[in-house]
Amino acid sequence: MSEEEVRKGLAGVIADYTAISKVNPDSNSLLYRGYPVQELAASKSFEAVALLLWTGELPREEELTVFEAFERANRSLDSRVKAAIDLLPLDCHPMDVGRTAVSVMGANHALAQDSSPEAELDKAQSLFAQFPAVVAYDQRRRRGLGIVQPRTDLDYSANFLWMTFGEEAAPEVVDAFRVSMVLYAEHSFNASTFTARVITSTLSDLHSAVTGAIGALKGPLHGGANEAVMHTFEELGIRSDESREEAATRAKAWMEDALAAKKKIMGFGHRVYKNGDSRVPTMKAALERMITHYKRPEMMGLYDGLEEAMGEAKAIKPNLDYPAGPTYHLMGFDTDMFTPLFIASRITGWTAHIMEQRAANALIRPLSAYNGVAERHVA
Ligand SMILES: CC(=O)SCCNC(=O)CCNC(=O)[C@H](O)C(C)(C)COP(=O)(O)OP(=O)(O)OC[C@H]1O[C@@H](n2cnc3c(N)ncnc32)[C@H](O)[C@@H]1OP(=O)(O)O
Ligand SMILES: O=C([O-])CC(=O)C(=O)O
Repeated sequence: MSEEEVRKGLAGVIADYTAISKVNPDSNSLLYRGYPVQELAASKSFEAVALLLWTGELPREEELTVFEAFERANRSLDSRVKAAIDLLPLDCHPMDVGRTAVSVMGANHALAQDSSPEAELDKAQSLFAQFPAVVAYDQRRRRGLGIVQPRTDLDYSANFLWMTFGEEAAPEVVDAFRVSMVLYAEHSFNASTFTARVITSTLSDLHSAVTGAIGALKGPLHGGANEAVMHTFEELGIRSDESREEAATRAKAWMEDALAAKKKIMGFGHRVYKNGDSRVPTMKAALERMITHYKRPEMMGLYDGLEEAMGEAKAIKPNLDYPAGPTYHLMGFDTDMFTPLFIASRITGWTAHIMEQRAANALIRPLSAYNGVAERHVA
C-alpha cells in the first residue's frame, strides 16, 4: 500500500451508511431523521427528539406520554451507582465519574447481555433517564452539598436543573438547556459515536459501547472542548463590571497573541464543517437569551471578540462547543461538568447508532500501512 492511500484520521473516508442524521457542510445543515435540527430545537422537547433518533419518527402524543412516564419513574440515582461514585475522589474529572457510572449501570442492568432490539431500546431509555442524576449528584458533592431528589412534575430539562441546583430554574433557562440537549444529541460518525460503533461491531454490549464513547468524548479535540472554551474565558478573565465593547477589545487582543504564539483555540474548527457549524446560530441565540437573563453583556463581548479575531486571522469558525460552554457557565455549572452534560445528550445519538450498527453489523477493522523496521531475525 502506498503512502498516499493512508488516510490519517480517516479524514474523508465514508465508513458506512447511517439513516440517523445527515451532516451537510455544503448547505451548512444538519438533519435528524430528515428534520432540520433548528426546527426540532425550536419546538420539540428533548424527550421527543430522543424518540425520533431511536425510532426514526417523531412520537405520537400517546407514545410521548408513555416515554415521559418511564423517564420520570426512572430518574432517581440508583443506590449502587451512588455507592460507586462515592468511592471516587472529589478531584477526579467528572467525565471519569460519568464513565464509571455507565459501567456500573451496565453491570446491574437485568438485560445487559441481551442485544434484542427491545432490550437495546430499554437500556438506551434507562441510560437517558438515569444519567442526569449522576451529573447532578456529582456537581453537588463537589460543592459539599447533599443529593436533591427528582421531581416528577417537571420535564427532563427542568428536573435536570432542579436536581443540580435544588431550585426551580426560570422558564427561559430551562428552554436554553433544552435547546443545548437537542443540538448536542447527534452528529453522524464523530469520534465518540464511531467508537461506540467499533465496540458494537465486535458484538459487545451497549453499556460497553457507551462507556468507550465517553472516553472518546472526554478529549478536548471533541466534547472536552466545551470546558476548554471556558478555560479560555477564565484565562482572559471574566470582569462583570466591563462593558461588552471593552471585553470584546480585550478578547481580540488576547486571540491575536494566542494565534501569533501558534496556539490551538478550543471551540473553533471542525473536521466536517469548514464554513461554520450548522448548530452554532441556534446555540448562540440561546446564549444571547442567557446573557440577557443573567445581565452579563461582558460575556458576549468576550465571545464576539474571540470569534472576530479568529475569523480575521484564520477564517476558522466556532463549533457548537463555543456557545455551549459560556451558556452552561451562566446557568451555574462548574466548568468541568460541561462535558458530562454533553454525555447526557449524546447518549441518545450513541445508542441509536449502536442499534443501527447491530442491525446491519460488519466488524470494523481497517488496515494499517507498516512503516517500522524491515523484517529481521533473532541472531
Ligand atoms: C462537538 C465537537 O466535538 S466539535 C470539535 C471540538 N473541538 C475543538 O474545538 C478543538 C479545536 N479544534 C481543532 O482541534 C480542529 O479544528 C478539529 C480537531 C476539530 C478539526 O481538525 P481537522 O479537520 O483535523 O483540521 P486540522 O486540525 O488539520 O486543522 C486545519 C488547520 O486549521 C488549524 N486549526 C484548526 N482548528 C484550529 C483551532 N481551533 N485553533 C487554531 N488553529 C486551528 C490547524 O492548526 C491547521 O492549520 P495548519 O494547516 O496551518 O496546520
Ligand atoms: O462531528 C464531529 O466530528 C464532532 C461534533 O461536532 C459532534 O460530535 O457533535
